[in-house]
Amino acid sequence: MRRKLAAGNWKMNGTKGNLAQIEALASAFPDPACDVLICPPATLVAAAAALPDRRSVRIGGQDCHTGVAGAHTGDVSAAMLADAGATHVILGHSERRADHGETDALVRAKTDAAHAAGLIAVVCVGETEADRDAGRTLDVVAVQVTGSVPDTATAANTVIAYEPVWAIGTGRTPTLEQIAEVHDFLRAQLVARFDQGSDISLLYGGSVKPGNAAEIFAVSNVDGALVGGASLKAEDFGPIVAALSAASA
Ligand SMILES: O=C(CO)COP(=O)(O)O
Repeated sequence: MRRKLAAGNWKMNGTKGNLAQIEALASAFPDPACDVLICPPATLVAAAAALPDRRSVRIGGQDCHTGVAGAHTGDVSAAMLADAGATHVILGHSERRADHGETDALVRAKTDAAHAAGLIAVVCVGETEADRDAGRTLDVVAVQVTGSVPDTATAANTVIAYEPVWAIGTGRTPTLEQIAEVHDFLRAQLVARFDQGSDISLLYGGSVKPGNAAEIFAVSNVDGALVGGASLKAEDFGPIVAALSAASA
């Protein structure tokens, strides 16, 4: 049985005052039937993990370096995230691929580093609008998964997030049929390559909101969501967690 995961990516948003949102979410869902994860900016990871009323809400980072420690000004290692109380780290998000030139090979090395630190890697893939218009979506995500996910991936240490770049922050989402096509394709790829490929969770991300979450969670091979804007406030993320929890029960 695959673990369902409602994951929030706060991106470069949030200061200490926002931590109360995590406790509000935790108290609204004391015992959800799915896993719940918040990935705040690196400055808040330790404080978020130390919240007295965080309950079962897990905390993750949004990126890590490939190394454990060293002369890498501005970077954070997977070991440091784990030390701060993180259990997960998002890797290869399209914003990092675009803003920082991250390649599949680099994402794979970061994923290895996350695994070595005992973190669950949430590895992101997804096509641009130009890729989709050119009919290249499945080719693009296949290359990204092959290149970004190491051969040692298991259901316990890796989650894949399909995030079409053109759906992120735009209010536009693929049709349910398009989501199913990509998720079924990714599932087949994972099953073909990994012993535990049928148990690796596959998240959808890109403009997931309270109003569309339930229908997306009913799609074949969708095991949860990676949510940006709607994860910042408990009143928005709560209904998404509720929809996934209902779909998991
Ligand atoms: O990039 C995303 C999550 O990683 C999705 O962002 P939005 O939910 O704001 O579209």
